[in-house]
Amino acid sequence: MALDLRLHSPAGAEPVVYTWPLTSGHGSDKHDGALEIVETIRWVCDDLPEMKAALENNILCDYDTHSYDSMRALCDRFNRAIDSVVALEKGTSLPAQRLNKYPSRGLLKHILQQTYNQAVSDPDKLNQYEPFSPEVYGETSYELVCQMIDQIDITADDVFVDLGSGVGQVVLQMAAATPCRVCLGVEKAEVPSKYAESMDGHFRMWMRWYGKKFGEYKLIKGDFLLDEHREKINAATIVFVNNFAFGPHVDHQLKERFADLKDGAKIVSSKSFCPLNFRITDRNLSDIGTIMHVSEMSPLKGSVSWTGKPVSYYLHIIDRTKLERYFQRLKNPKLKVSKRGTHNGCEE
Ligand SMILES: CC(=O)NCCCCNc1ncnc2c1ncn2[C@@H]1O[C@H](CN(CCCNC(=O)Nc2ccc(C(C)(C)C)cc2)C(C)C)[C@@H](O)[C@H]1O
Repeated sequence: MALDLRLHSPAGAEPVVYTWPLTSGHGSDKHDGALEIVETIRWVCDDLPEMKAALENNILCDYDTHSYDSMRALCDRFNRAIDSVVALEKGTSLPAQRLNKYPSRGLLKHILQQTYNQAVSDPDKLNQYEPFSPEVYGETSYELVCQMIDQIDITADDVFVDLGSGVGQVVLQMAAATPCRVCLGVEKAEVPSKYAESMDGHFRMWMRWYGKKFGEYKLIKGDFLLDEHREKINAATIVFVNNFAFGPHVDHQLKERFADLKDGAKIVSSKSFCPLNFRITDRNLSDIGTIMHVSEMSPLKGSVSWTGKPVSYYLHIIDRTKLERYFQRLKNPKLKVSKRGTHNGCEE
């Protein structure tokens, strides 16, 4: 029978089975797959302190990713250790406490990488010219989205939508890293949508295998501008849209949909939907800028765009009181702009 390598689950789920030689997702050379096994063992040991004791002399320093026997021996020792830890916990109340927590950021990044490696068999079929191409998700977008999560407070009442979600990595990350009630991704193209289905299946398998928690999410095939998706956008309280390469038509259509968002809703984008210095006048009353505050978010340390300048992101917060205050000022002339040309001390 084919040579395989098995890893027992630290959460009592089905073991994961790799077939040797490891035709890992890409980076063609087979020991990418073997490295994924070693990394997975490292992450389980990082998550399970009692594993240190259960593992004989640190097995993670002498293995040969080119040799089946060496990798087999590594997996067997890991599995014996896991079996003993899981057996030990059977009698105690430990499993409940340890299990069903969110994964650490490091572990989630590894889970998204191994999910991608297995789900996307031929990455060349994805148009790699996209900014943040799925192939290099781990290098830039993952940290960027972590930074977004730290900069906007997210609660269990939030509904997240990624407009143009590709193979779904941002949606999976948000579902496993934030308390959002639900996370949605909408993707129109055939190939990424197909891969997103596979990402969905592998992600659920790995999260079960590690015993980790994540919120409800859906990866939807469709064009987010179609009417059938309008209320998905309206109901959202956090919208991510990597709109850097969108044309004026899509941008205009999106602004029309954003006009229906609730006050307090946040839109994070790679190109701003209104000028940073937007001021309401009687000539721009129909612009989206009249109902939102926009600010530039600090770019990720060290991440630069292809032009070498640091990439920036924009946070828009829907706030219709901004427009109400404008009309107040019209009605009560004393609130008018004072002689000095400054407003009465507060931003519009
Ligand atoms: C009626 C009409 O006019 N239709 C024309 C089409 C209108 C556009 N409608 C679209 N609908 C659905 N999916 C469509 C449509 N436009 C194009 N995409 C898809 O977006 C995907 C590309 N995605 C990236 C995929 C991965 N997801 C991310 O990178 N997400 C993300 C979001 C925000 C950020 C921050 C917060 C930093 C700003 C970072 C990352 C972006 C660049 C838009 C591609 O797979 C496209 O197929």
